[in-house]
Amino acid sequence: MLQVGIVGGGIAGLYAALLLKQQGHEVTVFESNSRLGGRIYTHHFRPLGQEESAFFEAGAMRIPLSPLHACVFEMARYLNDNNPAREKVEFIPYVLQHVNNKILLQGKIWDAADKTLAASVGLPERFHNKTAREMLFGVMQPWTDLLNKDLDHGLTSVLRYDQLTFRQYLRDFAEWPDEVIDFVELVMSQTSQYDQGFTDLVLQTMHFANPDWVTVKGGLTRIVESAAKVLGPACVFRNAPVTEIHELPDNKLKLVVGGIAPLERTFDKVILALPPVAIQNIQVRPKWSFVKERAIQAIHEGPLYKMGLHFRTRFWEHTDSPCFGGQTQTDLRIRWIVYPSNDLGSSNTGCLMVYSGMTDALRWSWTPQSQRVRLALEDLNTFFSQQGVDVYSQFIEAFDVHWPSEVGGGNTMYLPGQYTRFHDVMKQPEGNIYFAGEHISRHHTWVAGGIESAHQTVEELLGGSSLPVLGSTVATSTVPKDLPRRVESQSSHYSIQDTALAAVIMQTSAALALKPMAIGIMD
Ligand SMILES: Cc1cc2nc3c(=O)[nH]c(=O)nc-3n(C[C@H](O)[C@H](O)[C@H](O)COP(=O)(O)OP(=O)(O)OC[C@H]3O[C@@H](n4cnc5c(N)ncnc54)[C@H](O)[C@@H]3O)c2cc1C
Repeated sequence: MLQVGIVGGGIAGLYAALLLKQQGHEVTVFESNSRLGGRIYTHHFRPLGQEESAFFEAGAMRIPLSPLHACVFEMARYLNDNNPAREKVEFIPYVLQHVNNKILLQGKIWDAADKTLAASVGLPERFHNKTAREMLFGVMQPWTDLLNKDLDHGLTSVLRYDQLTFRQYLRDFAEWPDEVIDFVELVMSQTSQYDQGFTDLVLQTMHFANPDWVTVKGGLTRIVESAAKVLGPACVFRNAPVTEIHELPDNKLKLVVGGIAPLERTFDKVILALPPVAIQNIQVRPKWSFVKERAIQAIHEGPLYKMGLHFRTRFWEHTDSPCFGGQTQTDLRIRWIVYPSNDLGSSNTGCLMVYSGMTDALRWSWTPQSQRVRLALEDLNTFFSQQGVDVYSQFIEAFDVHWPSEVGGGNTMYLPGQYTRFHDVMKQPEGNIYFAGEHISRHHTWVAGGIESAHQTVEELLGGSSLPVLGSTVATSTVPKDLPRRVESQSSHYSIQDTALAAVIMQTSAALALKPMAIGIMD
């Protein structure tokens, strides 16, 4: 039996701990924060009514219903099998885009499907009568088909263009003028996202081509809480930042933990389930190879910013053009208004989210919190006042997370050439120290990435044996390719055992007059 210390209580660290524990090893998880979950972070507002639960996802919020994300559903199945029913993780449909969603551009509101927008902003004639989404997927479809067919094989082809930014690819290979690239980036993504590496942008486009999505009933933090329950309190330390890592003469490793209750522990092996910036912040640790240190220093994390705003009513569901989920893209500071997919149609209070990334997220860092709320309300009012709503009279309170200020930064978004230079390097263990986290996986910016990386790392730590993923009996080192089987069902809430999520989403959507459709290219 090995004694393994796991630094980082995000999904990667928790998954690694569960898998090692399942295999009979002794694990200890150290999390610097008072809460587990890292970039999975459901914020709950003070409820107004007794029955009410008002929350928004300050971190991860939606999971594509795709084989590449099957490990998330498998993990939930494992947790549900090992926890009492009250801890159950249930998936409900997530509406990525609703038929009534709009675009607010230069002070005017457009239907998201309006094909005259391109002409109205003065794009060249060959781009008229197409939405931004049609333009993007028109160019990217062959790539997404290739990747969906066989991710590893497809990636080999994608990596031939790894030295390019996405913008360069669109300009030089798709022959798009810069104003077209800017238009599509504005509507589909966030400012300067297309100046990142081609590889991550193609992968993102593939994920966002998924038509069907889910979220967790009650918030994604339920996965984290459920994982902590299975692990048990004795092996999970919160408020426990690891500040030093020492290699001992007998090849064991000593971890020094700071925080409110400092301690030292010795382990056979250690997993650093941390984003590169957090590894860099560990004060004392062994120095590794030049390329590894470069990777830790250079891997690029795209900034993200989210603000949740709690309102007295779900007024967006009662306008002339009601939105039941989905999002509005704007060219305002707030960029995206995201409508909740939980509690659709209820008479409870509700939460809207404003969401921005890259340059649009960084812009919020120069403003104090009190002003950020004022600016967000101002922008929301610009949009909703045109629909007869005074958002100020509805407002209760707000909470925001500027991810660059958190230990985890934002999400990994490689710059040109970083996949080729750093991806394999970053995964390599250093003696008895192993690495995990979304930045090490093929699914940057996704919960599935954290899980995939943890699974591979544990396999490597245990000597390269092939381990079934948690919740599956399949002996494979990759996530299962089979989606939950589709069956007919009338319920609107679905546990993973129902294995009918895709069919269900379509039914639920139809019942609520929703029309899910893929849009956007940032999670
Ligand atoms: C705004 C936002 C939106 C997102 N949306 C989605 C989405 O819709 N769908 C999706 O699938 N994914 C989404 N993601 C991505 C997903 O949340 C991440 O890929 C995933 O949660 C990363 O998990 P991780 O374990 O690799 O890292 P993290 O969650 O960052 O975990 C690392 C942990 O290490 C801790 N730590 C840091 N330093 C130390 C130390 N010295 N000692 C001890 N602990 C330390 C941190 O506090 C943190 O808890 C989103 C992320 C963000 C930020």
